[in-house]
Amino acid sequence: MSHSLTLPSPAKLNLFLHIVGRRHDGYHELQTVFQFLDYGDDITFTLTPDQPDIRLARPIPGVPDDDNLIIRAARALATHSRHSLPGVVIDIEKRLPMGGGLGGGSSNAATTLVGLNHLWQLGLSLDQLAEIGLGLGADVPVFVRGHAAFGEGVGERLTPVNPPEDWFLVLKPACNINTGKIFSEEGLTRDTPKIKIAPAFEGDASRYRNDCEDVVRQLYPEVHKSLEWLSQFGPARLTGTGACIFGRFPTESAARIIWESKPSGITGFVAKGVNISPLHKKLTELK
Ligand SMILES: C[C@](O)(CO)[C@H](O)COP(=O)(O)OP(=O)(O)OC[C@H]1O[C@@H](n2ccc(N)nc2=O)[C@H](O)[C@@H]1O
Ligand SMILES: Nc1ncnc2c1ncn2[C@@H]1O[C@H](COP(=O)(O)OP(=O)(O)OP(=O)(O)O)[C@@H](O)[C@H]1O
Repeated sequence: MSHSLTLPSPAKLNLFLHIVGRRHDGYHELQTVFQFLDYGDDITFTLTPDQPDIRLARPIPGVPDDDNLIIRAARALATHSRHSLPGVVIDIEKRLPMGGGLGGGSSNAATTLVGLNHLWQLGLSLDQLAEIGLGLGADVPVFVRGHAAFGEGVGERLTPVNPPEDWFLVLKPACNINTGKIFSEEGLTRDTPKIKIAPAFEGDASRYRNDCEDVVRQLYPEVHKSLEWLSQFGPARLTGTGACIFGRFPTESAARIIWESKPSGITGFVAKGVNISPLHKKLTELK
């Protein structure tokens, strides 16, 4: 087997995000639909049989290596081996904005769990990897399982769904939003009625919303302005707790035309929504 492997670490969107309650530990209970984007980071794992360390080829600016979810995922996984393992050098090509609501850190953790399970030949199941992942972050399990899903609880109870694989224009307003701050805001809507079934997304999805959006608009005028601009062309929504927002388009060219006319100072990208994670697609090709 080759000692080096490059795997995608895609973004997710929360097509909607309802806050339906609060747990005793303060965490919020959500109902959400996660869909992947065919866009994200790439992570290269190179085994180093001569030395046992788990290390990054290049640190991510602003994130100490010990806090990096890639390192934390690799270390957590290594505790599940009864044998000594070869070391690994991990190199990340970071494209996803951090703290954008695109789940970049969680996706990196999931790609590391799935990738090293393969390279280290540990044979852990996706259930086992998802459980290890949940200890690292609420969004990790959906990336480990690799299918678009209706998520409940804090996002760990997952039912596969197949929303339309439309094109998205994703914009990153020039601000960084801390997830914990949004969830601790007094004015946050926390009592959206639960829906009983995973929505099929056939027809109109406009009755679904992101419950963080009002609070984020109030606190971050940049997000408010971007949402106002994008909603001229169709429904625009926040993903996660922001700062990224997205609009949905039937074709790539429709999304690109709007992208070309975006106001200066906003970054972003155009990408296709996909129901099978690019990570799992690549792994299937390897088999
Ligand atoms: C908003 C989502 O992106 C939706 O996919 C995720 O639920 C965020 O999950 P996450 O990245 O694991 O969130 P973290 O960055 O660890 O959360 C930071 C803080 O936000 C609060 N938090 C987070 C998720 C949640 N369901 N309820 C919460 O109250 C907690 O105080 C937590 O300490
Ligand atoms: N490998 C990593 N990539 C990105 N961020 C990381 C990583 N490891 C740790 N972090 C920390 O996690 C924080 C959140 O980053 P992330 O990109 O996951 O946010 P997000 O897109 O808002 O995620 P979510 O939608 O799950 O809230 C960063 O500010 C950073 O401090």
